[in-house]
Amino acid sequence: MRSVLRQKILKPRDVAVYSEGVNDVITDLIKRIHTLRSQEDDGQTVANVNNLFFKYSMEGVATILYECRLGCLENNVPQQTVEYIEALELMFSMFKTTMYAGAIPKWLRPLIPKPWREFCRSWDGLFKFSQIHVDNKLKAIQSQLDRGEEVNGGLLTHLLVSKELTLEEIYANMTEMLLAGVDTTSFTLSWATYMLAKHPKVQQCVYEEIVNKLGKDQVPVAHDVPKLPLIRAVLKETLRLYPVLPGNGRVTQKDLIVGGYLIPKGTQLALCHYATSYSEENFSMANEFRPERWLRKDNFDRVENFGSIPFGYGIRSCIGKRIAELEIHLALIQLLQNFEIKISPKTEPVHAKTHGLLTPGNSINVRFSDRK
Ligand code: HEM
Repeated sequence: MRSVLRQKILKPRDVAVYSEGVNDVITDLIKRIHTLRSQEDDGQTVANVNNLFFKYSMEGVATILYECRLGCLENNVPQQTVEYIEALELMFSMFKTTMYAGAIPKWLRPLIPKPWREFCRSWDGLFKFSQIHVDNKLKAIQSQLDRGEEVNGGLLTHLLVSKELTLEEIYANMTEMLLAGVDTTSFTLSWATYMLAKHPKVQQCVYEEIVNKLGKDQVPVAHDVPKLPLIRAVLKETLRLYPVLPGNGRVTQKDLIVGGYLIPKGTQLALCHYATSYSEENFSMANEFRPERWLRKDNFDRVENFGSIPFGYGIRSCIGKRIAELEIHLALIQLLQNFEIKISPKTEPVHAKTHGLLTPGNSINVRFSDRK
């Protein structure tokens, strides 16, 4: 799968082509913010902003993966999409149970049927959704071919036309990518918004950089992002403080000596990069939100720091990293062009909690005030 997707989503320039589609989704996100805040007494607050970013992330990633719109940001979300969201919620609400369910041996399943049944029900719901969208695309391609037209398109079209993967493999991988690409992106956007709201001076600097380098009204595309090092630094610093996957693991493939200790081949290693991200040895003033720590001093400065590897590293690192970055950078730029983001008095201090993923422990409520 990785080798098939290599040319399509693994580099920033590969995903740049999706800017236009993502920007259409951002237009809807901003409309939705106007609608939601108009329903509040102060006309500015969006309560539990993660609900909104969940819908944005789902719409954004589906635009790229399935080359279609789902209607997540509409006032009336289509039934099919509602059912998918319910299946996803079931998956996550049963996260621990379903994780164990996957490991329950076959002979034990009839004796404790519920976890396995729920496990299958949630996955069937997710898989069905992918199948519907993949099949729709397949039909559309077939009709184009029947009319003798040339078939061009994005990721799914490429997978279906190139036939490098079987249809089953495409269903399965699309299901996995959609699942992996929604909460991860939405939690990160929620934390970034919360951090910007809590740090108005940082927010002002980022806003000024956007206005100076891009303009107040120009819609950004992927190629603009390198001109805006602060927006990239905001994302890196957010993921340092709130890595959605707080831990990771690997099995050693050969004997290793690390720090004077022999780790034999086949050892299962757990890496808690949440801990390394907060270690003063790796980051000075580690508890503070300081995006500027990620700014390069010159062209040779790499500012890499293995204390924070929120997308993992190496051959099994996150395959959707460039998609997530595109969705988050473009959304943050446009949000800041349009609004000043402030903490709502309704928000209690928000701490992270682990629920499989690292999630906001309570609702993040923010005010989106129009920029003058
Ligand atoms: C801020 C957003 C995201 C974060 C922080 C994140 C983080 C991660 C991490 C830590 C891993 C494990 C990597 C490793 O073991 O080294 C991973 C794997 C994965 N991610 Fe992401 N991810 C994000 C967004 C996405 C998106 C948008 C997609 C899909 C479009 C995606 C698809 C995947 C897939 C398919 C894997 C499994 C890769 C494999 O096993 O080869 N992720 N992600």
